[in-house]
Amino acid sequence: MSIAAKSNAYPAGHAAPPERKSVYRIAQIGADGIGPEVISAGVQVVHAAAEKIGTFSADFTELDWSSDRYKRTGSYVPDDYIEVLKQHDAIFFGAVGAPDVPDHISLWGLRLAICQPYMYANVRRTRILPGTESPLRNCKPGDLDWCIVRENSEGEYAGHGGRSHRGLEHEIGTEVTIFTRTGIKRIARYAFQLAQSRPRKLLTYVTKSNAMRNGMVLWDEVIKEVAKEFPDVTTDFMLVDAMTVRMTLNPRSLDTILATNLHADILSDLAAALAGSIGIAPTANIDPSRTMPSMFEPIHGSAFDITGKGLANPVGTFWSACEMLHWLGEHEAAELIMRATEQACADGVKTRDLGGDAGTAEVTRAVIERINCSS
Ligand SMILES: NC(=O)c1ccc[n+]([C@@H]2O[C@H](COP(=O)([O-])OP(=O)(O)OC[C@H]3O[C@@H](n4cnc5c(N)ncnc54)[C@H](O)[C@@H]3O)[C@@H](O)[C@H]2O)c1
Ligand SMILES: O=C(O)C[C@@H](O)C(=O)O
Ligand SMILES: [K+]
Ligand SMILES: [Mn+2]
Repeated sequence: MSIAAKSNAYPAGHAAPPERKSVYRIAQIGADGIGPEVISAGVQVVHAAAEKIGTFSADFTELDWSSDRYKRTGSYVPDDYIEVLKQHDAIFFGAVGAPDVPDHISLWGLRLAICQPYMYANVRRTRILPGTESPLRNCKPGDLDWCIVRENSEGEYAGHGGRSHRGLEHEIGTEVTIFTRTGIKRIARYAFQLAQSRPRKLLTYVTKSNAMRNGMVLWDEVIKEVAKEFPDVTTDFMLVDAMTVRMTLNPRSLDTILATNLHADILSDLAAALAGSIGIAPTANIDPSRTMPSMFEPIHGSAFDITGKGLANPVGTFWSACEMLHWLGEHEAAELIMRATEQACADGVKTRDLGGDAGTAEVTRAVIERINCSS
């Protein structure tokens, strides 16, 4: 069994896995920049895996929710967007953000509108894929295999704050960080279950409770309480600043990592870079109750600098498709895509960010060929 097969399953403990279906309805939202480029590559790869397995198919509904829609209509999504999403089994998302729309409008208009109220667990895996290199000296595949759990609903992204005295010298802007016992407990339980499902059973939680003396102290206390429910998981903690040092200098010492919304956002980009490129890393925005379809997307953004050039690395999107298929219970298809992606990397079919010279289409073709040829 590959490392991917061992470490990619989702933990039990929340809603039961879904009934296997013969057709999955998937909302396809490529959105902005390179988002539509990598998502259309991902859709092709999912179809190839489904055809190879032969027991299910994926029915993608393309939704035009994007900055273009915002500029046309004043809104990223229709009024009934939650109802529309609920008609699907999963959401396959590209990236949101456009050079001519303020980033806080685009992010809250689409990605956070979908995820922040409904999907409290954000899971971001990172490994060094075969045939690729870490920028760290002496860090080989196997030396860096992490799963970051990002709190996805509150903390620094609670959405509370305001502006007043606009334009005056004493202008104020606040961004209020909110932690709740309920919010911390549920994400801590999720992270411990995930740590428990991985071979090393090791969880490091990240904090900044030396300087942030209220919410982050509650964060620490509740995580320590939850830790008692998981005596088989070894737990330690890091202040976030020192965590960047440990990730860089001692990557082998880490496995599952729990951090707040903002800390994990930053650390997960660092994790992807230490594994070779931001272009490889996946994201799963999970509603463990399965009330809302969960949303799967590459970790990266809309990458204006390479949009429309056919250069975007689709690997993070393929890996996100694997996460989606695992979540739907289609483990065989998920592993098929992961193996084919790893083989393409190992064979040197890589985009420029990984030191190769292939484009998005060539990597996609290589992965599909390896899916078709797999035994
Ligand atoms: N989840 C999301 O939708 C999401 C995530 C991050 C950023 N954003 C938005 O995207 C916009 C641009 O943000 P940014 O520049 O900070 O981050 P970014 O991830 O878009 O780009 C950072 C750098 O990484 C490179 N890169 C990113 N993805 C790549 C890929 N697949 N292959 C090769 N290279 C890749 C880009 O070319 C760029 O040089 C902003 O509007 C931001 O708000 C959205
Ligand atoms: O912080 C965010 O949620 C936006 C983006 O950086 C992401 O990681 O999805
Ligand atoms: K994204
Ligand atoms: Mn980010």
